[in-house]
Amino acid sequence: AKVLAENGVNDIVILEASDRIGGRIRKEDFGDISIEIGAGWVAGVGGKTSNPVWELANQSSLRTCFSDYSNARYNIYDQSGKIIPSELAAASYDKAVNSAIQELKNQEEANLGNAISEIPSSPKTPIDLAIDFVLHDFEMAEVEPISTYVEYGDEEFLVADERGYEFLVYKMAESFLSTCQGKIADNRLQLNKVVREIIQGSSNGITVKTEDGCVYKARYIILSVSVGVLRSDLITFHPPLPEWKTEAIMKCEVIVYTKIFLKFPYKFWSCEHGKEFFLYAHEKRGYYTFWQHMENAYPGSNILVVTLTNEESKRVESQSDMATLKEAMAVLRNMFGFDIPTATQIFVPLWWNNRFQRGSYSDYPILSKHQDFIHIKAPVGRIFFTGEHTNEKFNGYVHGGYLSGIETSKMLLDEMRRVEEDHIDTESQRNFLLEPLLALTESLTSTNTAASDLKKWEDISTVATSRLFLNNSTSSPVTQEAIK
Ligand SMILES: Cc1cc2nc3c(=O)[nH]c(=O)nc-3n(C[C@H](O)[C@H](O)[C@H](O)COP(=O)(O)OP(=O)(O)OC[C@H]3O[C@@H](n4cnc5c(N)ncnc54)[C@H](O)[C@@H]3O)c2cc1C
Repeated sequence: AKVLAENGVNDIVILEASDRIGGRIRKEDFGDISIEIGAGWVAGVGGKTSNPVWELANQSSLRTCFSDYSNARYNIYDQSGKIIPSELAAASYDKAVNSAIQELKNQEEANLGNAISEIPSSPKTPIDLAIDFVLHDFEMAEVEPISTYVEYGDEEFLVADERGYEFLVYKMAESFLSTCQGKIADNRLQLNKVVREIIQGSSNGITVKTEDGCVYKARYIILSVSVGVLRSDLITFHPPLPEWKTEAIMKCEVIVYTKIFLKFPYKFWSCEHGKEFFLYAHEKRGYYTFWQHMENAYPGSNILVVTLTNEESKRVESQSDMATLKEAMAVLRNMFGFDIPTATQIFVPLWWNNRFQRGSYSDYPILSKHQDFIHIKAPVGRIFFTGEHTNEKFNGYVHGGYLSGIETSKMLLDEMRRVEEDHIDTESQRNFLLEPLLALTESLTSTNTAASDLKKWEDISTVATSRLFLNNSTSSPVTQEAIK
């Protein structure tokens, strides 16, 4: 929306289903601090090219804290609280890396129709399962080389700022939406507007219907909902999306990633260098495996975070917070002994059961095809698509969402320019034909009704708006008024 506004397209309206902006960048008050229940890290820092989100963070002096989870695999606790010897952990890690490489080779061979030479053994022991979880669900969630690291550097910084990661989004919004007493007060941003229907007729416009019965008419729309929402039945398209589009949407899977926050009366874990992250080895893969203390980010906060993914996330989302607290405490007591205090507060975010998200971020299968990305991003008529899942290089990241938004709005601006140019061509042809007719009409009548009729035709012409933007002038805001 900012890119459009900067290019003179001001008759826009942003329909947001929830009561806030920021989407998957979201802070909550917890204990005495702000916790990031969605995106937490600026990933991809320290390279030759600067990550645009890192630049935004610097411009806002966002407080961040260097994170290094490469040590996690040397801090593995077994179920009796013993730290697994580092040689054993290293051997298990090497085994898991080799299996992953073999698995990748097998997939490549299978794609080429060749026979598979060796099937890697799957992890079975608690330590192998813990290592496998960290490798696949964290370190190698993407196939090497990871574009984010190659392009922007391989450092990661945890956001530790009371204003939250979302401050960057608010700051961006305030640069083009009007504010009143520090709050966005611009009718181009409409909150609590759940889009349920998108109707693309044979005429030049699009109709959007929201859950509260409002109807919006627009010339174009940019649809920025997550791939989880696209895969759900929240939005109905008339006519239905073409098969190539729905196929691309269904090919892109969704990761559920849940950070559970626990607040304690005091610390009972080690805060030495290299101990920020630790693992728990259990016979069930991903069972409260990945832990982090928040002392580096917020000294004295006495908060631990445990990250669950996919099936474990869904399981925990469907039970009470008390049941989750009980499970987490049992795991912590196995690691640190029975004397540790019970957490006084717990926060379990719901990303899977949030109908405006349906998961945490997109997950493309290994060896996805370039064509799949082209299809997921390609417009369908006047519906343009954007969001992290449409970014081939950086899907799954904040910078993926940010860069895709810029790219899609530029695509739309190009389309509007193209339509404008076509219109100018047809208009000059039309003027050539109409001018003698107009002159004739004027000579026959004493008033210029024909001229004003022609003006009316122009006013409702779908090209009127694009002309405004090309002149870089500002038009009146929100021409797509809600019709109750
Ligand atoms: C738990 C978690 C941890 C993460 N960790 C990191 C991290 O450390 N670093 C990182 O870079 N990235 C991380 N990510 C990913 C990152 O947050 C996302 O890639 C990025 O924020 C997505 O931005 P987006 O604009 O594509 O989508 P969103 O932020 O999801 O925006 C889509 C918007 O559409 C709205 N919407 C949905 N349906 C409708 C509807 N029907 N009508 C109207 N509005 C609708 C939603 O409410 C939302 O505001 C994490 C995500 C999660 C959930």
